[in-house]
Amino acid sequence: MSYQYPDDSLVLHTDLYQINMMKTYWELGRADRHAVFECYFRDMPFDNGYAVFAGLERIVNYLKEFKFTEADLAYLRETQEYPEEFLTYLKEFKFSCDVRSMVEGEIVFNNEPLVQVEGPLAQCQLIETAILNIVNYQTLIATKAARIKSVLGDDLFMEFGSRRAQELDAALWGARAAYIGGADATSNVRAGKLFGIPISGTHAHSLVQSYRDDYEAFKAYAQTHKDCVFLVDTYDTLKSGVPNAIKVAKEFGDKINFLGVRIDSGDMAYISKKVREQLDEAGFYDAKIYASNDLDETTIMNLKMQKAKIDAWGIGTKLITAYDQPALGAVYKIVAIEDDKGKMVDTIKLSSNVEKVSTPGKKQVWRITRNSDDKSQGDYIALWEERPDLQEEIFMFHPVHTYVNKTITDFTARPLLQDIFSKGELVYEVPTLKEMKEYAATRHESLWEEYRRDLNPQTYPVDLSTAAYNNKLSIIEEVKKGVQALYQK
Ligand SMILES: Nc1ncnc2c1ncn2[C@@H]1O[C@H](COP(=O)(O)OP(=O)(O)OP(=O)(O)O)[C@@H](O)[C@H]1O
Ligand SMILES: O=P(O)(O)OC[C@H]1O[C@H](OP(=O)(O)OP(=O)(O)O)[C@H](O)[C@@H]1O
Ligand SMILES: O=C(O)c1cccnc1
Repeated sequence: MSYQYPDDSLVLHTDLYQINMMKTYWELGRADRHAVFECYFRDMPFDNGYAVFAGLERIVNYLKEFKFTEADLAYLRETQEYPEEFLTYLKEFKFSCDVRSMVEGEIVFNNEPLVQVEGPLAQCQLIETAILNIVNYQTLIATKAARIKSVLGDDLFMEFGSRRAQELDAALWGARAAYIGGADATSNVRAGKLFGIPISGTHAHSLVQSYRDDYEAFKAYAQTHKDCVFLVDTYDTLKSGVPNAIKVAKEFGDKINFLGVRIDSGDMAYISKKVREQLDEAGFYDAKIYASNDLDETTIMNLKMQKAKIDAWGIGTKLITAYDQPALGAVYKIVAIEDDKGKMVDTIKLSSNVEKVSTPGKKQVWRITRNSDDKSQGDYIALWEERPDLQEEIFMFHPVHTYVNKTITDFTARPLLQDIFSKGELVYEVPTLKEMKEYAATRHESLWEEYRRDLNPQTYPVDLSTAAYNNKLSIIEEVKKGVQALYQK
């Protein structure tokens, strides 16, 4: 295969149909019609009670230098039958949308806008694919990491997934998302270099196998490293691995930091208890037991119930691939468009499935917290012009089962969608990754425990304002009447 074109831009990281639609809009004079699109997911990933939003920094980088390069245009010229005028339009393209978004580390829920793009229709359309690509993966992995973190507590949580990730990008951005969601470190050195994530690691079975002997291998490692964690399960954990790790630790004394041993197979509850006894008997009370091998939040919880003596956890495959739910399923839907007279009209996508009917109109998500305890009471999705933060009380009701409702007073309403780009100009200062991680942890704390548990959490209220709800109903009626009128013709 020959790669004729340099990979010098992300602009073509889109589905062909987006560019084809751009051509329709451009040719028929619709490209610059003002439009609003919103990105959201419909179902909570892993049946979790919340999700952790991630991916904004990459969206910022993607849009910051958003221009069709000569190579992009040359490729389109060669493969598509686009008229030269359309290619000139693409060449002169200048990104000029407003982008609003949840910030990274924010706790988010289904059916609420996470990213909102407003501007010329053709531009909003073009960037759909990449935005979904980024948000879908990073939010999924950050959420999976948060689930794992919730059973690990303060135990060391290392992300070990690179070798099993879906290719290089996933390893890198997955490591970053996992860090935001709760991991303390990654084994991926490049992720450390690029993002400043702490890196950590032990050694593999191959080291031991190459020496064909635990003692010789551990000794070799100790001769060449200060910090040592020995992998003890290559031949026989209790009869050879741990005794030889202890022997080497004693021989090297202060010349090394004997941090502990790693186990990677067998019954980890039973083995870890026996390993702990052996380490303690030898006086290595501070040496830690590291574990890895297809771990996830369920296995970890089980191991903890069995009182496994594990202090540090290396988690790869099941985290980086979001093994039990490999897709978040976020979508990007048009919610308002300028009509022929230049007036903005709200749009809807109907479905026989009530949950799938989109909510028309440009919206803001307000997080409602009670002033007395600073705990989140629910999210309130209001039409853009509404100002629930200036209201004395707020009436919240379930958007399908409206009889489930409550009135809240003495509350704070915080808008969650922040300005990121204004008319194509970046107006947001991206925080450091560490700040995002800390933010995620504090937002997580502000949730009631009932929403935080991994298994069968309570459903967090994500409600529509009365105005957004009524707007939705009246548009549904309007569309239904339009469809009936068509049939009667
Ligand atoms: N006490 C335990 N309770 C529950 N799950 C456990 C326990 N000990 C280990 N596990 C998990 O059970 C699975 C065992 O995997 P597997 O059958 O591959 O065993 P193994 O001993 O590691 O074999 P291999 O050497 O082939 O990796 C892993 O996911 C591991 O994390
Ligand atoms: O199980 P995961 O959660 O995916 O964690 C990563 C796994 O990768 C390594 O195994 P691998 O067999 O690839 O290499 P090794 O030779 O070092 O054991 C490590 O020992 C873990 O078991
Ligand atoms: O450092 C380790 O122990 C490690 C790193 C990646 C995968 N498995 C183990």
